[in-house]
Amino acid sequence: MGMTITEKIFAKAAGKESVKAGDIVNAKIDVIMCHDVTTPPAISMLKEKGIDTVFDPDKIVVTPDHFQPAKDIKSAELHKRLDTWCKEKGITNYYKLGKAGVCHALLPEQGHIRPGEVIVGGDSHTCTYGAFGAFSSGIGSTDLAAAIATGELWFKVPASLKFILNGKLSEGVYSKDVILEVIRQIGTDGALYMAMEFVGDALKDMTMEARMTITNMAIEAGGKSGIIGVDEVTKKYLTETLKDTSEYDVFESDGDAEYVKTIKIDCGALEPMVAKPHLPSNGAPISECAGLEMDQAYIGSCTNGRIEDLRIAAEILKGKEVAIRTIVVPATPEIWKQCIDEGLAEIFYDAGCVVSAPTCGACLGGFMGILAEGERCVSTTNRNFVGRMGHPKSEVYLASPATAAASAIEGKLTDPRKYM
Ligand SMILES: CC(C)[C@H](C(=O)O)[C@@H](O)C(=O)O
Ligand code: SF4
Repeated sequence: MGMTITEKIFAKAAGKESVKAGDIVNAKIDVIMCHDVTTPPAISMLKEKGIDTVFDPDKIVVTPDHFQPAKDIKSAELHKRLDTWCKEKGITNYYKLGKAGVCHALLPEQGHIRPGEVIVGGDSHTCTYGAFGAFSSGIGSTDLAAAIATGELWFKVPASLKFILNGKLSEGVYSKDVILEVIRQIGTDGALYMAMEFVGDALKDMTMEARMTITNMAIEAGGKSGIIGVDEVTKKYLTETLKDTSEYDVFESDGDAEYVKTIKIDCGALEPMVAKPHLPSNGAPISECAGLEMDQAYIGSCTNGRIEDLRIAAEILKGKEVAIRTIVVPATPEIWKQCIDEGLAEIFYDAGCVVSAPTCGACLGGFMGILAEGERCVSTTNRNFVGRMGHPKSEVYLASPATAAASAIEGKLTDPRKYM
């Protein structure tokens, strides 16, 4: 029996000839992502156990992002603990001050993600990095502490679900709409503890940014990871970004690899999608929900706060004025600078948007864009749970940057194709 790409990565990480779904393996970790929420508790656990060293200061990538810059005393204390620890342990890749950014946009952009590797992070959307043909998954603070100390973790090798993305996306339809449709079809537990492997023609036309939007949301279907194989698009991105330029492993699923199920999506038939409150699986085509009044639009996050997303939004907002509060958050300092250099910031300003510094901020109801009781927000983020962006009686509608921008102009859910 052949192996899936995920099984091959685990075989390598566990030093075995082959592994199969369900096997328990001890895997070597290549990169650990640390941020300001889950790492400070891991640091405390290590201290309590008297563990003073980290397995490799070059393989731990740290950035404060959730409450960056610190929004209150509590977050300032978290940042202080993170900062002291990074300095003490000599963490080489510590993105601080003006270099800090939303972790899942920052790590790939700064060249820390390599195909064929095992990457973990103290954040559920760590699955994003699977877009590079790597196994990548979120872990909690306890596992994070263990990984930091030993550079290893045990895993049950996940079974795989295959998604064949066929066809060509039509104008106004993006990878965000694809993943909202996938989650609509399988539900928030449809891929429980599975690797969601995406293949198919539609991927060929997608940039790495667009692919990351898909793998980013694997966790919203319960997936252990999301993964897309390496192709020319991946290689080009890596040539431009990778820090460690030594050869990386490109694995491919075998023709006779085993899948729990194969699901085909006709991307050409998709409309822009909106996931209504309060689950990412509550998707509907825009034609079914256009017209619903909104109070805020949020364009940012690790799902859709990359430069391509901001270009798409700016294209629609150019020369227009927004009718509701519209918050644009470039996900990293580099994206923020590109936004200025390319004139996007000016377009947003002229349209009446607020452009913020890179942060998770309002995506998780942290700060800078909290919703009041009864308010509705169309958001390019990945979660629309009860109270996610503020008051328990507020509502979040997940959509692409194009749909969010068009909706900002009209103050109600709007089909972006109207502005194309
Ligand atoms: C705060 C953090 C642990 C959390 C996560 O793990 O996903 C956050 O990033 C989120 O999106 O809800
Ligand atoms: S941008 Fe949102 S989803 Fe992404 S890591 Fe930050 S809080 Fe989590």
